[in-house]
Order: sequence, then structure tokens, then C-alpha cells
Amino acid sequence: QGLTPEQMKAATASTNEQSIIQNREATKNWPSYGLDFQETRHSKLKSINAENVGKLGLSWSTSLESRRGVEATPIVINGVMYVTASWSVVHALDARTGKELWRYDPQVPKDYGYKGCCDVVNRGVAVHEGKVYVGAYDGFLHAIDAATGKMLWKVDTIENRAMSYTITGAPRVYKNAVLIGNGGAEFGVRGYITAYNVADGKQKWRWYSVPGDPSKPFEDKSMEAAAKTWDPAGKWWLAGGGGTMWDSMAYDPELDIMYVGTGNGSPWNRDLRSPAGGDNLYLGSVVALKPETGEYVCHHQQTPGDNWDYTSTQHVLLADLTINGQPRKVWLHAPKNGFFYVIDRTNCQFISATPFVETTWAKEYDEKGRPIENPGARAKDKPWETIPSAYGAHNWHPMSFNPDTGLVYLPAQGIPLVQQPVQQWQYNEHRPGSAMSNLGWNLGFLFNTVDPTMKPYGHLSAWDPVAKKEVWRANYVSPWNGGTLTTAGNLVFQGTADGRFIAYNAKTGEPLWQTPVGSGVVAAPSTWELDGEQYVSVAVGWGGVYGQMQRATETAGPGRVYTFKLDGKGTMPPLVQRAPAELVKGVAYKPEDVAPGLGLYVSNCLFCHGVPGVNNGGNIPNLGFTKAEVLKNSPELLLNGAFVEGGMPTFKGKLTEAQVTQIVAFIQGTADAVRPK
Ligand SMILES: O=C(O)c1cc(C(=O)O)c2c(n1)C(=O)C(=O)c1cc(C(=O)O)[nH]c1-2
Ligand SMILES: [Ca+2]
Repeated sequence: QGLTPEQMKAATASTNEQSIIQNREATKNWPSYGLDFQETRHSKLKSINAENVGKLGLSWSTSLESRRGVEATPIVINGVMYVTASWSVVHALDARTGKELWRYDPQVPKDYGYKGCCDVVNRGVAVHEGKVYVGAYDGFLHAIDAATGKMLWKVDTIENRAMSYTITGAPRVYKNAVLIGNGGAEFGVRGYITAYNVADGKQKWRWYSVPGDPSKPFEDKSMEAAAKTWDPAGKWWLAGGGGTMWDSMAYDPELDIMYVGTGNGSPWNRDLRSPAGGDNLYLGSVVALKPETGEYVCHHQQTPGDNWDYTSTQHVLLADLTINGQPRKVWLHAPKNGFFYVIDRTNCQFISATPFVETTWAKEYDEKGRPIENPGARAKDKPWETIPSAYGAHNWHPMSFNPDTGLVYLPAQGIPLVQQPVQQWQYNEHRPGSAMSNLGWNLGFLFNTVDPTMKPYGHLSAWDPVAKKEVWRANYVSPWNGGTLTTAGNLVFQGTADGRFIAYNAKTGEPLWQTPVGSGVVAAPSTWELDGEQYVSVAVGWGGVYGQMQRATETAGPGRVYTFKLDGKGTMPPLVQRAPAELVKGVAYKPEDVAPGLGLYVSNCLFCHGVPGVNNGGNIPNLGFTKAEVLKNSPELLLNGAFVEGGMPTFKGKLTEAQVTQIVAFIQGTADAVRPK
């Protein structure tokens, strides 16, 4: 029958800063996104270990009834699990059985879907003294009663609703405040992170990552300092500047400093954003703040003058290492730009930056911690293959650090992309050919105007941050593999793009156990103990920015949580095979519509639906494989908002019927062109 509300109340009533610190000793619960404030994702549990992991079996699985990306790490506290699915829906489950205890849907309007860049995802909740906090995709932070699933309060985190801001990240609770940042730097916004009082949602502080309206006073000294690194003409304000803090945070309770990774510039193209150049602080940085006040402490900027969507929002992990014989308190970081950083977290001083994959924008850092850029990397008027690309050599998929092996387990990848700067750009202008510009994207680049040479790849890298080298690697068939978990049982767990959940020997990389899970995995697992028994849980559901348009499985299960234990005898749910894909055929079109249709396809459809007939469709269908009926009726369907429930906007007022007809011509024309003869 599952836990009663009283039992649930008891389970989470005492979860707070103190209990999260104490949990670190034995890590029986998984009370916070990255397990602990240090975000190590290293569990001390070891009843499941490299000797016996082969006996892992299903304890239970529960459908999340979700069709888009699932990026959440399951939080588990005293037998209650809180996990989120797409559209920011929160599920409370009985961790013993998987039975759903309550479900909370923040009712994100479905036509808000296109206001974010990268799928309607959510990375999970924070729990504090009987409350569950979720940042909903439409920018509201909700506090929910942990026992009943009833909303207690919600606050709007968006300071200007004319802008496309979202939330995808998991909140954290430091110093009795819920912290959350927003996404939106593809759309022309100014990044900020806000702290809200745990009890009533009252705003405690807000820290901006880039300077604001040049006609107004600076909010604080850090903004005054940052403004000196932007074009003095103040043009950045046209498109907000960017720097959104949409994912990582970490906290050192002893130093009483928190760390947050900042995002890319807005627009991406620095020549348009800050024509006079400059480092554009605090884009592409990790910033240290005082959690009580939001006061800036120090920062390290990884990508000065970002020009490639090189966000530094990726996982910030705190570790204590011995480097050159000295004990050092550091943060470890592997952002999109392909370098692995070890930085002194007491003062933000640079220790090392080492490429963990091929990087062509810069090959090394100088002693002060500044990249030595390849002179060609800021192509001014020609196509440039960005390696790593905007998809990141490592994206938000969490890594983990095992102090026993000294290794960081890092999902690394390469996804090909060529960028070409545009000479003409105006804020929020619909310019056919300019990616997603009719839906509010402001990038200042064209893509793949010539074919990239790189082939996509993905692997799990076991990285030694002290020796600055990879110790072992597991190769995958696809990029975009899941986050990792490591344990004192000498194990690493990871789900994969091709729909498997795998356990490796943490020291050697030998695969020890695996199971198919019915969908590509992007989220990271968690592990926990209940009544003396260890469990491993993973939330599955293919998606995210790459997973919207591409996939590496032919199964398409719904979002689902799996929980495993030794000798688990549960029956795995049946794999759901996808219907075979067939290129669309027989829709009449005028050949002269194909070329204008291409421009409109790029400015309206590309980053969700991919290239027709070339990409295979992820959790959003590829239109080269759609049904002829749908394509034929597109002018009517699109303008009437027929797909709004699926997260697509209505194109009424955005496109004319004649323009939709041109897009259809491009789709059918491309399908015909790529059809094997
Ligand atoms: O600039 C931003 O504000 C922003 C936000 C997000 C997001 O909130 O998910 C992503 C990105 N950028 C981004 O660049 C990116 O590669 C990305 C991948 C994903 C994902 O969930 O798969 N989100 C985001
Ligand atoms: Ca971005």
C-alpha cells in the first residue's frame, strides 16, 4: 500500500543542511542532486561491489508516463523517492516498491515549450524540512508539501516575461535559501541566479552574471568590474549578454562559499555582442559567491570572450587533492570547451587545464589560467568547424569523483558542427536561414554551411585530475550518454545513449554487468540504502538538446525509473520497438519552393526536428519520416496550433500559409533527394 503521508512527513522532516552534511559519512540517503554539497556523486555504500555486481537484478520499475527527456537524479530519503520527468512533473515514489505516492504537475503551458533551447527537461528537486522544491520549465519555483504533494507556494523567477527564460536545473538549498538559475542565453537574455527563503519564497538575493542596462547603476562591484570587459558602447544590452546559470552549483560548508557555473554569450557571436572585443565577464566562468548574501568572492573564466556557446554551466565538483605534494582544496570542472580544470576553490587560483578530447579552438592554457587561442578559431567571415562544438565535449550529464581511485568519471563526446558568422543580425529579427530566428533565437551564426569533417563519438573517460591524463575509456556507439555514479564498491554506473545501464570496475574500466533499459539514458543514477540493503536507481528517458533530433536506439519506452538490487527478481518491462521509419513520399510541391523552404525550415524547425531524412529523429519526430497526410495538411495544422499539446508553438502570425507550403516543399524535396536510388 505504500507509505502514509505521516510516514512521508517523518521521512523528510529533518532533511536540512546539517543532515546533508551528516549523510556524507555513510551516504545511506541521496538527499541532494549531486548526493552531497560537494556534488561528488561518490557513495560510500559497498554491499554492491565489483565482486558481486553481476548478481544485480530489478527490484522495481515505474513508468513516468513521459515522452520527452528525463534528466533527473532520483533523490531518496528514508524510503521516499522524489524524481522529476519532462515538463517538470514531480513524482513521489515509495522507494521500497516504486508505488507512486503522489504526483505534482506544475502545469507548464505546453506552448511554452519552444521558449527553451534544449527540450522540456528538468534535472530534479531539492528537499528541505518537509518541503520539495522544483523549478518549473516556465520559470516558476514551486514549494510542495513533501508528504501530500500539495503546493505550498510558488514564485516567479523571471524578471521580464517578454524574454524567453526557463528553468531546467535542480534547485539547491544552502543557508535556508532555495537557489535556482534560469536558462535562456540562446534567446537574448541576461543571466542571474536567485536565492529564495525556504519558508515562504521571499527573495533573499539575486546575482547577475553579466552587466545590465548601461543607463542604470551597477547592482554591485562585481558588475562594475565586469562592465570593463565589454564593449563600452553598451551594445550587449540589446540581447541581454547571456551568462545564464542553468545547471551547476556546489557548496563548501567549511569555507562557506558556493560555486556556480555560468553560460554562453548572447548572442553567441562576440563581434555582434561586444564589437570592441573583451573577455565579457562573467561568461564561461565558474564564480564563487557568499551563499548568505550572493556577494561575489572570485571567479575563473574558462572561455574569455565566448564565441562558441562554450557554457561553463557543467558540473562543478569539489574535491581535496594532493598536488605536487601539497593538499589542495579544489574544484574540478569539464565544461563544453573540452578542457579539464583543477582550480583552487579557496581563491579561484588556476592550477591546471588539460584537454580531455581534441580541441581546436585552443590547445593549452598559460600559467595564469588563460587559454592560448588558435588564431583561426574566431573565423570572422568564413565557416569554421568548432571542435568541440556547441553540443559540448561534455554537457550537463553529471560526472563523479572516486577518492579511492582518484578518478573522475566523465561522459565525453564530440558532435560535429560548423559555424559561420553572419554579417547581418538584428535582435529578435526573423531572418530565414538564421537558425530558429523566428522563435526568438539570437545566435549570429549560420550552421553547417559546409559539411563538418568530424564524426560523432561518445565515451566514458576515467580522468586522473592530478596526473592530468585519461586512465581508461569505454567507447560508445553514440554521443550523449548518461551521467555517472561511483561507489566505494569500486564501481562506476552509467546509462548509455544506446539504451543500456552498465556497471564498470572503477579502477580498470572492465564492464561487469549491464541491462537494456528500453530508451536512451541521459540522467545520472543514484544509490541508497534501506533496511540494510543497497539499491541503485536510474531515471531513463531519451532527450535533451541532442536527443530531440537524434537517437541511437530502436526502442522507445516511456520515461521510467528503474531500481536494482542484488538478486532482484523483478521482471524487466517489455521493450517497445519503434515503427520502422519510412521516408515521406508523394506530397506534391513546386520545385522553386524548395530553396526558400530551406531558409524557413532553418529559421523555424531545425533545432527541434533536425535535418529531414538525414537526422533520424529523437524524442521529436524527424519530418523526413513523417506521414504524407501530415505534411499535406501542414499549412492548416501548423497555423491552428494542432501540435501545441506536444510542445510545439502555433505558427499563426509567425508564418503564412504560403511559407508553410515552402517548408513542406523543402521537406519532401529533401526526402526525395536522400532516398536511396
Ligand atoms: O544558454 C542557456 O541558457 C542554456 C540552457 C540550457 C538548458 O536550460 O537546458 C541548455 C543550454 N543552454 C545549452 O547550451 C545546452 O547545450 C543544453 C543542453 C541541454 C540539455 O538539457 O540537454 N540543456 C542545455
Ligand atoms: Ca546555451
